[in-house]
This record gives sequence, structure tokens and C-alpha cells, in this order.
Amino acid sequence: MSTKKSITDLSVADLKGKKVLVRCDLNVPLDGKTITDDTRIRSSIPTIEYLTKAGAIVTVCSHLGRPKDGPEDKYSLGPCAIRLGELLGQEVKLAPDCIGDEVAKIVEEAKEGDVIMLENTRFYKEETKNEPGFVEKFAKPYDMYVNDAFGSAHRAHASTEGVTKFLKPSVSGFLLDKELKYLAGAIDHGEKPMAAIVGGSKVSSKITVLNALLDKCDKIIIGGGMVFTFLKAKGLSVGTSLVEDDFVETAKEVMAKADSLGKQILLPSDIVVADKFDAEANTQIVAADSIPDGWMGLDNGPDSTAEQKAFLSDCKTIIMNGPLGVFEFKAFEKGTMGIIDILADLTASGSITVIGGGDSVAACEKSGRAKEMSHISTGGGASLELMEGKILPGVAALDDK
Ligand SMILES: Nc1ncnc2c1ncn2[C@@H]1O[C@H](COP(=O)(O)OP(=O)(O)O)[C@@H](O)[C@H]1O
Ligand SMILES: O=C(OP(=O)(O)O)[C@H](O)COP(=O)(O)O
Repeated sequence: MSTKKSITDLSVADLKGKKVLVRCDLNVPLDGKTITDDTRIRSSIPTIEYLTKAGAIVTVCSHLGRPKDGPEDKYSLGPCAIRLGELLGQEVKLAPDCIGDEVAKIVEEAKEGDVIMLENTRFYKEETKNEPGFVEKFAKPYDMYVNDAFGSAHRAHASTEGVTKFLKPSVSGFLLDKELKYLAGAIDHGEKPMAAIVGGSKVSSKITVLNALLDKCDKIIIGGGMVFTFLKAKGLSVGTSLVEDDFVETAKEVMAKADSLGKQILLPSDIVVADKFDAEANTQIVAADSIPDGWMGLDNGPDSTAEQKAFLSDCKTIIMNGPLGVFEFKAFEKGTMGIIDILADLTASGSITVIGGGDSVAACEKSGRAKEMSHISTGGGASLELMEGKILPGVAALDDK
């Protein structure tokens, strides 16, 4: 049982009339301004609705994407405010900023039951740096804090960690509670053999988790953009594929550790390569050790899917984070859809399957098989770090019971 204080530990009287800052993870996949999967917004509703019904004045905050240098329209939370309003059936006013006098005025003038959304917290570099001066300004308009952003709980940022030092109480929301409860059970009491599937494009943040995952898992599948840093570590050519040169050594260490522990890591044996990063690119399927110069790997091929199926066939607990290809383009979706089919079939035969992460969940929804998984998690990196055995900083910072 969690030792951290939850929204369920507060009474309605504790919430009525209170200005509550709620950190959600509304980092949804977008195609321009169109939300392609709203799972993270829908998952945030129970906490927000509970607070509005209790008569709180609710201010929702989140990051979206990884803006590099201040505000950028493509990373505005505007589309999320509109979608949240539709789901709640009430207006959600988008503040023009996440700190400052205008935000304070909007919060001050709001009535009980109102919902406000702040603009992207990452429009300030101080957010990810968790800079105390920024945190103080950020926390100022509110009486208390609820963290419901499971997908960002592995980040020690101003809005996920620092803010708890200024707002009391600081408690978890329903989604955070639900995710922690499910995942802790699945991981701590998960039946073996246990496997992790790690793909996607956030190579640097996820490759470092692999070393620790080797201690927990019997088998690991590497997929997506992660593959090419490993192929390069094996001395192979990767053309123009996504590679993180700074992590080639880490990939070598991961493979050496797997060997010394006698654990298996499966890399794709065939790759779908393209002559450009484009839905209409020319493509060919090549052996993983024969990627031609000037071509980039954007999916795994059919032989790899067959090998993944055999590799996972005896696994009783499987957690996946990160698509195995650029599934957003039809030409490169087969690897991701293939692994989703394998996981759905394994669930039907009794395995526990967890798919986590914004884009992975979007892919799973697109496949139509999301309901067949044991658990769909709003957190990818967060699920992996939990599996690794870490205490997530966004959780550690909350009030003790
Ligand atoms: N081979 C690849 N090259 C470049 N990008 C890839 C490749 N495979 C998958 N991706 C991209 O990875 C992105 C998702 O990565 P990530 O954010 O790590 O996953 P999640 O959101 O599920 O945690 C997708 O947008 C997908 O297009
Ligand atoms: O999408 C997220 O993580 P995920 O891709 O691991 O699911 C979270 O919103 C965290 O985003 P970040 O990895 O830019 O800190």
C-alpha cells in the first residue's frame, strides 16, 4: 500500500473553494493541431471532475512535447484545452502563460467548479531545470497540489517535483494511484519469464534504463529508433537512421551485461529502409547488417516479427514501451502492428501485457486491439523506470500519509 497521501485521503471540505493546481500529462500525439489519440486527456477526467464536483477551483497544467527555446505555437496546449472542455462538458479557459500576473488574475477571478488550463510549462527552460525561483512563482496562485501525471512522474521538474515544496497538501490523483497500484503488482508479483520491449525515438532517455531492466527481465526486445545505436555498437552500418552516437558505448555495455547474465536481447534481423523520412518514400526490406548508405531504417521487417513471436512465446509478463517503427506512416506500421497482435494473442492465452507511452498507446488504439491488453498505461518511460525498481521523483515528493 502506498505511503503517500492521495486525493482519497482528503474530504470534500478540504477541497471546497480551494485553488487546486493539478499536474496532468497531456503530452498527446498531434498531427498539426489535431490530437491523434486523446487517451491521456480522457484518463485525467476522474480527478478533474472529482475536484470540480467538490467545489474546487481547478487549474490544470502540463507539458507538451519538447520545445527547445521558449513558446512555440505548435506546442501550445490549446487543442488539449478544447478537447478537455468537450470531455468535461464545460468551458476550459486557456491561460496565455503558466506563470505571472495574468495567470494569477484568471485564477483569482475563477468560481468554484471552474477549470483553467495553463499554457505549456516547458515554454520555460526553468521547468525542466526545476529552478527554485521559477517554482515559487509557478506555485504562487494556488492553495494545494494534485499530481495526476503518471507519464511524467519519472521527471524531477518544477511542475512534477519542485512545486510540492511550496504547496501543502501535495497529493496524488486517481490516475497516478491507479497506475502505481497496477504496475507495482504486475512488476513485483509478475510471473516469469518476464520481458520488456523497448522501442520509440527517445533513445537517450530509454537506453540508460536497459542496464537496470536486465536485472529484472529475462528477455528484452529492442525496436524502433533504439535499434540503430545497437547496430552501430556491433560495428554495422546504419545509413541515415536515427543514432545517438553518445550512447553507442552504453549499447555495448548493455549487450555485454546481457551476455554475462545469460539474458537474451533480440534485435531485428531485417529492416524496412526508406530513402527519406516521408510517408511516400521509396522503401526496401534489407538484412539488418546490410543497410545501404543514404537509407534510413523506419521499421522492422517480417522476419523480425516472426522471430519476436517465437522469442516471446513462453513469456508470462511483458511490458512494451515505444513503437517498433514510424507507425504514423502506413508504409512503416507493420512492425508495430505485428508486435501488438503478438501481445494481444499472448494476453488471450494468459500472459500479462502492459503497453505504455503516449505514442505506443496511440498505435495500440489505432490497431483496434487496445482493449485486449491487460493494462494500457499512460506512462512509457515512467513504467520502465518503475520496472527498474526506481522510486519516481514525482511520487517521492508528495506528502506522506
Ligand atoms: N526507426 C525509427 N526511426 C525514427 N523514429 C522512430 C523509429 N521507430 C519509431 N519511431 C518513432 O518513435 C516515436 C515514439 O517514441 P517514444 O516517444 O519513445 O514512444 P512513447 O511515446 O510510446 O513512449 C514515434 O513517433 C515513432 O514514429
Ligand atoms: O510522453 C512522455 O513519456 P513517454 O514517451 O515515455 O510515454 C511523457 O509525457 C514525458 O515526456 P518527456 O519524455 O519529454 O519528459
